Amino acid sequence: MIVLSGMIGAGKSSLATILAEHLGTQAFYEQVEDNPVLPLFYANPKKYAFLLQIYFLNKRFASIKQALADDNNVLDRSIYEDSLFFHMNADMGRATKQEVQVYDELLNNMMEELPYAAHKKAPDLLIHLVVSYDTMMEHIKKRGRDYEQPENDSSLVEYYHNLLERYEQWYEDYDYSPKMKIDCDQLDFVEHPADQKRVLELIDQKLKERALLSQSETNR
Ligand SMILES: Nc1ncnc2c1ncn2[C@@H]1O[C@H](COP(=O)(O)OP(=O)(O)O)[C@@H](O)[C@H]1O
Ligand SMILES: Nc1nc2c(ncn2[C@H]2C[C@H](O)[C@@H](COP(=O)(O)O)O2)c(=O)[nH]1
Repeated sequence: MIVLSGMIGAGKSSLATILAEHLGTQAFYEQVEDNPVLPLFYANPKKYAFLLQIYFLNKRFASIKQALADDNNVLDRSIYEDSLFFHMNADMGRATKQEVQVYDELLNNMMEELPYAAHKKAPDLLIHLVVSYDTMMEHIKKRGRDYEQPENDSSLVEYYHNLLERYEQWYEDYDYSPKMKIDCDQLDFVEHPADQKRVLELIDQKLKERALLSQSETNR
């Protein structure tokens, strides 16, 4: 299982589609458009931060179990980032200490069950998409989800800056699996075919190093 990580709008879903097609595997997407709690969270974070987290945890866990069934399936966000989101929201006063404790314990318990469910606990590779604030805002505008637009809620500017800052440290500390970074300010794999080719080459190379891709597959 290959897992993509990165900020809101970094390009995870887009790369998941491109990469799964390239590898002939399946992409598993985060539950967003049909997530009934997400708009409630953005309208009233203090009331809904905990519920949203439980919602994501439940859905993400189900996706991981499915994605682990075959090699090189692609998951468009890691379960480890959920905790980053929730702890930041808790530090902003949007969850109580007790909610954080319940969440952390539940997450640990569920992660311990994974090896029995699917023989593997961690991803084979984490691919982290790095974006600057300006690039992520371009993507968020382009995608156009109302509740993510700072024009509709100016507090999102600080929220996004804080998340970006925490993501840097999160990636440095991440050690559950091999990892690699892609600079999405420099490599635009959606609009520029040459950049897409380069990104896929970088990923193939990393998969080959990890013996997750055979030589004949890398020559495709
Ligand atoms: N490298 C890129 N260049 C241009 N547009 C991009 C790029 N990556 C993503 N986008 C666009 O930005 C929006 C958010 O991308 P998405 O893949 O949904 O991000 P994520 O899953 O990380 O939130 C989409 O409209 C997508 O087409
Ligand atoms: N509070 C949280 N919000 C989360 C979490 N995971 C995702 N999200 C939000 C952020 C975006 O608005 C939306 C989809 O994320 P993308 O990066 O795929 O655009 O959901 C979370 O764990 N907590």
